[in-house]
Amino acid sequence: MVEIRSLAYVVAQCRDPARWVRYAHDVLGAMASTTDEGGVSVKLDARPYRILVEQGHEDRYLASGWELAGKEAFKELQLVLDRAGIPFELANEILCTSRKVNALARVTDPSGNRHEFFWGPQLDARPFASPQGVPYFVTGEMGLGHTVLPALNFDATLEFFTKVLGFGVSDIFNFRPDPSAPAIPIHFLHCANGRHHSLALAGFPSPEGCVHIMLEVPGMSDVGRAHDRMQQHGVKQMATLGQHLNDKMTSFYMQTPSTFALEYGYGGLVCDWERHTVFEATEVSIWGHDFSVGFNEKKDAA
Ligand SMILES: Cc1ccc(O)c(O)c1CC[C@@H]1C(=O)CC[C@]2(C)C(=O)CC[C@@H]12
Ligand SMILES: [Fe+2]
Repeated sequence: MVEIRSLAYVVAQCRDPARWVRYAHDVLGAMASTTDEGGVSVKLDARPYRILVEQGHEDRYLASGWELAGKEAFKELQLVLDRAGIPFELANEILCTSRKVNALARVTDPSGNRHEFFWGPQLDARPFASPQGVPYFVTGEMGLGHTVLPALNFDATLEFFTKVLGFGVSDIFNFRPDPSAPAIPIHFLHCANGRHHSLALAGFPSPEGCVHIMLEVPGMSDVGRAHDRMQQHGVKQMATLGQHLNDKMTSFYMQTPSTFALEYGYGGLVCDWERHTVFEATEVSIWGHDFSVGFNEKKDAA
């Protein structure tokens, strides 16, 4: 069995990457630099980047980057993919240089989402210093945060992550926007770290390639100050402030320049997977999180 350590990075595409420089710097409170390829890298911690933005003809999400412990684990991953009959493409030097890793394998999951599995991320000596006074982003062993991906081929995609890649189910939610229609499954999955979920699979389409990514900060004032900056800079809000029932995170959602949403929160559960029980949450949140301001906007409102 292969062990995926954490969600290390995400790759986005943007027609105008300069928008990401302002968004990262002014709203997220992260460090943004332009890349040699004409994109933008967003730095949140000791790593050179956690969000990589490539210049392109669409505003969308491109890929999720998953970290393996080392070269042996990377070899094991290739064996596991071969055994499951899942094709992968080993990255050339150009791609490894762009991602700042030693080796990388690209895979498309059964719902068409792209994933990059790698070992040996590069570390430089540039410290993180937030331009907005964010003390730090909660990353480290728990990785970047989480990503929620569309999975129309739900069962096969869930099987790929749990049976092939060894993710565990943290809990499940059956989304019922229309009481007369069948529920839409959302499954929350963890890999080899304590973060409640690094990945969620949602049984509905998302033309942006991702429903949202989540970044975690240490406290309520860090969330509140980011909420102020979202309003000051005219960024579109996708859900109001609230607290999730499953992982207890207090957060709000806003749009990114690549059109998928970003959840900015604090206080997410750190789980002991030996002691964990899988729940079905019957509510999204303990309080707040009005998704009708963005995600579930009534487009035909007069
Ligand atoms: C339910 C839930 C638990 C923990 C999370 O970190 C989390 O983001 C969610 C919400 C998932 C989901 C979403 O992202 C887009 C809008 C959705 C589909 C809703 O309208 C309800 C659940 C929401
Ligand atoms: Fe989330």
